Formats: sequence, C-alpha cells, structure tokens
Amino acid sequence: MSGTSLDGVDAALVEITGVSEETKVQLKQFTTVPFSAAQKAQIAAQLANATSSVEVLCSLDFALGHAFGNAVLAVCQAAGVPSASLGFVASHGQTLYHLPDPPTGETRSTLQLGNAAIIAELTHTTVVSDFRSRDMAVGGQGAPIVPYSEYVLYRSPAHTRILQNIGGIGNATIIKQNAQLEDLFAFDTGPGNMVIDELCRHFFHTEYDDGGKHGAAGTVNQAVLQELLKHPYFAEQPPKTTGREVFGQQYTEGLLARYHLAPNDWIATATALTAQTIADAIKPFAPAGTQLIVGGGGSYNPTLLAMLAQAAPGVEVLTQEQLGFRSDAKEAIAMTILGNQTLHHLPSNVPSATGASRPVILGSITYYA
Ligand SMILES: Nc1ncnc2c1ncn2[C@@H]1O[C@H](COP(=O)(O)OP(=O)(O)OP(=O)(O)O)[C@@H](O)[C@H]1O
Ligand SMILES: CC(=O)N[C@H]1[C@@H]2OC[C@@H](O2)[C@@H](O)[C@@H]1O[C@H](C)C(=O)O
Repeated sequence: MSGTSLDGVDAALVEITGVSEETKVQLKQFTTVPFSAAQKAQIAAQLANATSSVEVLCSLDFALGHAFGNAVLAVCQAAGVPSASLGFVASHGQTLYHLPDPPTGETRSTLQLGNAAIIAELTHTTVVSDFRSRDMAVGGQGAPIVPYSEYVLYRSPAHTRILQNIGGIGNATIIKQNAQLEDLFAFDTGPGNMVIDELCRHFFHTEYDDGGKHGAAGTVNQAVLQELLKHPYFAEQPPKTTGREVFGQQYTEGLLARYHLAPNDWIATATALTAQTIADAIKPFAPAGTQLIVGGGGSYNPTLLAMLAQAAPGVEVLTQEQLGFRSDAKEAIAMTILGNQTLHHLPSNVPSATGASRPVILGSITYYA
C-alpha cells in the first residue's frame, strides 16, 4: 500500500485464515520502504496536469511495480520467509488520480499505478490488484475500500466504533454497536496531514510536523480557521471522497497567498482544521460512549490527538496501538483481507460506504504459475 502522503510503500506480512466475517489475520512483519526524494518528486509531478507527462506515467507504472515488488521482498526478508511461499500478494498501488465525480466531459474513473505483472515476476507470487475499479463500475466512488476489513476486525457488541484514519486525507468508518455490514457508513472527512505536511515543507523544509511540535508551539488563528471551515467539501453530505485534487499543494499555496500567519501558527491552525473537521463530521454518528479509534500517521501527532479529543467531547479517542494494533500497518493489512476475499470469489466493497449499487468482487488477479 502507498497512500496519498507519498512517504513510501508499506508492506505487511500476515497470516490470514477464514473468509468474510470469519476472517482472522495476524501481522507477522511490517516494513515501510521509503520513496527516495527523486521517486517522490517524480510521482508528485504526475499528480498535477501542468507537470504530468504520458511518457513518465508509462514508465512510472512499471517503476512502481518494481517498488511494490521490492517492498514485498523486503518484508519477507525481514521475516525470514521466502516470497515464493506466499499465498498471494494484495497490492493497492499508488493512486495517481481519482475522478468519482468528474467535472465535465470526463468519465468517472480512478487510477492506481504499480504494475501487477512486475510484482508477480519479482515475488513469484499471484497478485491481486486494482481494488477500486469494480466498485466504480457499479456506480460506487471506488473509495473508501477499507471499511470491509474494519467491519471484520473491529465490530463490537459493546460500543459504537468510529475508525478514523489520518493519512494525507482523513477518512472515517462508522460501525455502530452490533452493526451488520449494511449498517456501515464511511466517508472522507477532508484533509488529514496533507495541509500540515505542505506547510512544513514550505516553512521548514521538513516532510511533516514530527511529534506535532510546531503545532504545539503555535496558536490557532480562530478567524482563519473559521474561514477554512467554509470550504464546500465540509458541508457536502456523505458518502463523499476527496484527495490531493482538492486539498493538495495548490490548496495550501492558495491559503498562503491569502492569509499571513507565523509558521507555527499556520501549522497549529492546519492541525485544528483537521481535528475540527473530523469532530464535526463524526458528531451525528457518535452517541455517548463512542470509541474513536485513530490510525494512520496522524496518530503519531499528539498535538492533533489532543485537539481532536477537545473538539469531540464525550467521545473516547484511542489509537490503534491502544487496541493492540499498529496505526502504520492498518491499510496494508486491509488490502490482504480484500485480496483474500477476491481469491475466494467473494465481495468486499461496502455499498453503503461507496454508494455502489451492489456488492461486487473487487480486484484483478495476475496469476503466477
Ligand atoms: N511521528 C510523526 N509525527 C507527526 N506526524 C507523523 C508522524 N509520523 C507520520 N506522521 C504523519 O503521517 C503522514 C503519513 O501517514 P500515512 O502513511 O497514514 O498516510 P497515507 O497512507 O500516505 O495517506 P492516506 O491514508 O490518505 O492515503 C505523514 O505524512 C505525516 O504527516
Ligand atoms: C482514491 C484513493 O486512493 N483514496 C484513498 C485516499 O486516502 C485516504 C482516503 O483518500 C481514502 O478514501 C482512500 O484510501 C483508503 C485506503 C480507502 O479507500 O479506504
């Protein structure tokens, strides 16, 4: 898995047994193979129309295939497991573009690169990939696709649980107490770390606000925060998804041109934007006693977690680690659950989360034989 932050390829080696609601997974090893600065710059350039090139995109698909295949080899090597003994590889790839509701003229579509044939050859293993297209083909947004795995792993008879991932983008899955799969509800809350990261790059030439220290040292500018909260995405009704197309570099550059704050105040304000938009978005679905379980890289930012707890009174804010899971491994583990469903000819989209017209078997299979 590689998400919108472009930090690197996450590879989870899991033991998986059973299918559907009976699926059991055990994490054996986890590795993130970071993208080099050059790889990251090359991917980032392809995310914007002004700087993308069809020649580089063609090359990038295969280059990412190598990066993903090598991440599989790295996690296997760390565990002392030969890759040829794997049951399968489930590869999300790198989202390059996502058009669930295209402006005009274009076709609803989504594009994840990381060529599966290259991964199969490097790892000597069958690969399941392209998990989003099939959901979109039946009218869904093609995202979010992790809710099925969250239902399998986190449903609880005792609590309403909201799984909040804070990666580049923030996304929430609501699993009410005693929920059935049809009851799940999920959507993107808005920016996760994306704006914070962009501001860190702009002001400090760092990739992110390590430990939330800049955010903690700054003061939230309430007037600017209130303006930012007026972005139309926050008022849209779920199901809804968003991405770099809306809250990427251009968005932050626009903010920097419009408002003039001290660097730490900017980062505090962007951190508060993430916290407040999450709190506002989940509020209608969070009765007293709800557990908000935070995952993704944002769970390593204590300033963000503190702001979130303050913005969501009555909700118990927990991290994946507090439940015995790993925040950084969660999405990669989710892909293995989806891949396992695919290989058993079973669906794993959640129509109530994506807006799809029906459950479908996600993914494409590239056999290694
Ligand atoms: N120690 C840390 N302190 C503060 N922030 C951190 C830390 N570690 C990671 N992060 C944040 O988490 C981000 C990466 O999160 P993650 O890997 O979950 O994102 P992603 O999977 O790429 O995104 P998405 O889930 O939106 O696709 C980093 O860019 C950074 O902002
Ligand atoms: C199109 C795409 O790659 N969307 C990602 C992105 O990153 C976070 C959020 O936006 C989420 O909707 C999704 O990823 C997770 C894994 C998902 O589909 O559940």
